[in-house]
Amino acid sequence: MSVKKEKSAILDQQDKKLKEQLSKIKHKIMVMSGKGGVGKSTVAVNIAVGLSLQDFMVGLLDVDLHGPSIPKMLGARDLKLTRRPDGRLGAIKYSPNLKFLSIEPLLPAEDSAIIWRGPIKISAIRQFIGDIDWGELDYLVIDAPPGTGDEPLTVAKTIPDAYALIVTTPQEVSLIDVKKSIKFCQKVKMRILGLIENMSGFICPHCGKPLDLFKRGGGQKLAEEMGIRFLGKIPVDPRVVDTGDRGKPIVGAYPESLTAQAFEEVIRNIISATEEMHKEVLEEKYMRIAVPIATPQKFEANPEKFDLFALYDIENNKLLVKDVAKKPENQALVDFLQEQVATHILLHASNTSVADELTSQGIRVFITEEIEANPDNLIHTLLSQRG
Ligand SMILES: Nc1ncnc2c1ncn2[C@@H]1O[C@H](COP(=O)(O)OP(=O)(O)OP(=O)(O)O)[C@@H](O)[C@H]1O
Repeated sequence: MSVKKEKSAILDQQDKKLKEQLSKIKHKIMVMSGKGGVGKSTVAVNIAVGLSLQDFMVGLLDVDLHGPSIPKMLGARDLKLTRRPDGRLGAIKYSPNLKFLSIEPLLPAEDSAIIWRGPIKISAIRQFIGDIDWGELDYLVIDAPPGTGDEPLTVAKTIPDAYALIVTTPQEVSLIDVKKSIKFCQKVKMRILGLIENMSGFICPHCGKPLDLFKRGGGQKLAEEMGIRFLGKIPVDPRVVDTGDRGKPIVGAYPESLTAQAFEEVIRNIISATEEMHKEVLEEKYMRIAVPIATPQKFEANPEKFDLFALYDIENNKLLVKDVAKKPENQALVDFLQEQVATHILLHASNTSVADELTSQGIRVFITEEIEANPDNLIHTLLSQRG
């Protein structure tokens, strides 16, 4: 076998393992923020621990390859990866319901500064998900580094059905970054679960009562403006730092505190938002319909020429966004559609074998008799027939 063929066989095998693993995880949530220091890792850890305390099976993945902080926040720096009877490595077990993985246990020394180049980062993240056994999970919470660089992009590509959870603080500068994160999600076609405002108000260390020292509520206003869910506010609480440093997340350490209760409300909202988004896909309230096109104005009915697609995001029978994507020459149609997170495809009535194959892979098919049509008109007709 040539080196090129061997490499592509390895990648195919890795892809297969990745898909198998991802199919066992019900909801995937990437926690992201436009800038550093807004408490993204703190939020990711408390959400993961909080969900696991409610009996969900949870995985927590730290993909911040430059500054991993999850093992410290969990107080689990000594825990090691486990080896399964079949030889595969398993994620680190923190509690019966929570597993985690971070680059830190794999590093030789605590303060090892590693320089990762783009392609290495990408393959490390793919291995974290595909090569490590996570088992069946209700939630995988992924702590991505701040910004919109390689890591969030790799997660978006590797886990196309992950939802983005954006963390911000009430300050104007952070709110500007939220808009950048929203744009990033639209570009990579990642659905947004919602926004959390961290460090919102202050819990007095003496009386434990909330004080409005700083401006707050900007996140909620922005979420309304941008049409995304607002999942809740977490106050500034000195015990968050203390519990983070001691490796006992506040939701477990002080469950009665106002801050832990604020996290609990956020978690309740996350549970209902994820269920709602899952249901929207099942009930076809949310659809991403792929339409094969010859040119942006012309529908393509010949499956041999399926290489360009218009993608329409539909919510409650209304068109939200349209995009155009090109299928790489060697990529199978089903793989392309899954990567684009297409839920449906619109095909010409003559494309029966393609339709059967895609249906068997979970992509739903709409059929049209039209041939020389404008794809936008086909979508409008489809929506008016359904509405
Ligand atoms: N609600 C809060 N109240 C008080 N301190 C907080 C709160 N949230 C986070 N912090 C503290 O702020 C600091 C930064 O938090 P954290 O590491 O979670 O941020 P981050 O956004 O993940 O940062 P980076 O992306 O740079 O890793 C930590 O010391 C953490 O304990």
